Amino acid sequence: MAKVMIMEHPLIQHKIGWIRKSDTGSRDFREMVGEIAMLMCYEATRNLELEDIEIETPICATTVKGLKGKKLAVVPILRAGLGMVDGMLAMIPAAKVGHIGLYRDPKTLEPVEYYCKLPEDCSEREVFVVDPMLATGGSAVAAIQMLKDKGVRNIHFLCIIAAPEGLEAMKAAHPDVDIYIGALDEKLNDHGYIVPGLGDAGDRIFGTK
Ligand SMILES: O=P(O)(O)OC[C@H]1O[C@H](OP(=O)(O)OP(=O)(O)O)[C@H](O)[C@@H]1O
Ligand SMILES: O=c1cc[nH]c(=O)[nH]1
Ligand SMILES: [Mg+2]
Repeated sequence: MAKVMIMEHPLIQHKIGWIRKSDTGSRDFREMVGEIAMLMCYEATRNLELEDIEIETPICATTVKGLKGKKLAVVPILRAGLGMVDGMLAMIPAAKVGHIGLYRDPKTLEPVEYYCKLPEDCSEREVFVVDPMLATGGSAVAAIQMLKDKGVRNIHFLCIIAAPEGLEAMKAAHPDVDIYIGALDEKLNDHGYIVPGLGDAGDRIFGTK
């Protein structure tokens, strides 16, 4: 069974508090989503493999640690996941970026696929799927299944806010995927929105409502 990690870091909690507020505008919202993604990436990459590297400092020869050069990819679920990409890349700049386009049908709450473009060698990469919101879990479950269908095996999922319903759906569908959550909220409302949540993350990032 993969691990579920709920972030307790004060900086993450503080920034999540700010993006929940309905009077936080798009500019600040976007900026803080990026910062939260960067801090979460720091946690989610904690187990990346290191190797010894021989170098010379100005003083002497020595052995230092370097990342083993494992190939990484970041895959945002469009649209809202895009808000987390730059923060992730600030930490892991050599990662490739794939895109999965899914929107949630407002009536059925089922995910509808409209785009998928992944790095050619995606199946060899350790993949970090990002989406600020895990509500029913339909979108994340479907996106991760799309990756598995293309042969990707090493998958992590990062979301800023999760509902218990989405977390259970993810654990049931993809027990092999590590899940990193900024805050685990109370429940979903009758329209499938997370309570207390932050509203529609995509609309708030892009100013579309
Ligand atoms: O867990 P679920 O019930 O599937 O809901 C979560 C999904 O809903 C939101 O996307 P949305 O459909 O609003 O698309 P958008 O990012 O384009 O706004 C969010 O960014 C997730 O992708
Ligand atoms: O609360 C929610 C649920 C789904 N998608 C969002 O953006 N917010
Ligand atoms: Mg949306």
